Amino acid sequence: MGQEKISAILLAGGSGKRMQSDIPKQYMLLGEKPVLCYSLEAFDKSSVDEILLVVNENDIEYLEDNILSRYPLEKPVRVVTGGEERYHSVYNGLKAISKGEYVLIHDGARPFITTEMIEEIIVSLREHPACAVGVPVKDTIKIVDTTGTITETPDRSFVWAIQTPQAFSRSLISRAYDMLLGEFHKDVQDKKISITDDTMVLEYTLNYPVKMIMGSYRNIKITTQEDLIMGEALLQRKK
Ligand SMILES: Nc1ccn([C@@H]2O[C@H](COP(=O)(O)OP(=O)(O)OP(=O)(O)O)[C@@H](O)[C@H]2O)c(=O)n1
Ligand SMILES: C[C@](O)(CO)[C@H](O)COP(=O)(O)O
Repeated sequence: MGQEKISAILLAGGSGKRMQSDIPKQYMLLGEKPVLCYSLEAFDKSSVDEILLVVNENDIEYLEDNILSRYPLEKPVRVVTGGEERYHSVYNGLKAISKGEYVLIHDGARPFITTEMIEEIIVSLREHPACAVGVPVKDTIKIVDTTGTITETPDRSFVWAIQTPQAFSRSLISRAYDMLLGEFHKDVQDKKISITDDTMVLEYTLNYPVKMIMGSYRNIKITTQEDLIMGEALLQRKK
């Protein structure tokens, strides 16, 4: 993509509570390698200029000994510590990356990202300073209130499940995150809004339009034990 500098923030700072495992899910084995290795390798083979890995400070030694030294990469990987919530980790990553033109933010818990998908989203950045991969939902989605009552059925033809990478002009997403941790942070702390991805930070702070790019139904997020079973099956199919 010309001479513009592209950074990748790879998120691996979570504790994986929903996996109910004694080690964070990003370090669990999927096939013969830890989950995190797959996206590290996909970005290592891509045209990004730098990889920044965001991890829990308690995991840094484990990461060095069991991932980075055992599965060496071509590109240098910088490591920074994450925060309590995903958005804190992204914020720390944005503060640590080079001041280049673009940034891709990816969940390390999504091992089935491919270098081809990474390059496709980089091309999309040429026209859209905010874009993300996702897939149209296959189930009918219901909005359910606190009593368990269905209150709304969105038109499925307009409902997508967003994935990662989510890709941005670095200055744009950095401005949005500065606002989120600034004038908007009380809304988050008071739980008026639950920030679960990066595109919603742009939507919420700047009402900025984000382009959805077709992702892949294989680009699953390893969250619960069932996802590991599906992940093993997907790996088998790749052989
Ligand atoms: N404070 C956090 C929380 C999450 N993540 C990362 O963001 C991605 C998506 O988060 P999620 O799947 O929710 O991971 P966890 O928060 O670890 O899972 P859980 O909610 O089950 O604890 C994961 O790669 C996770 O490691 C992070 O870097 N920092
Ligand atoms: C960013 C994300 O993967 C998009 O689907 C998802 O929102 C992450 O949610 P999590 O609860 O942090 O796993």
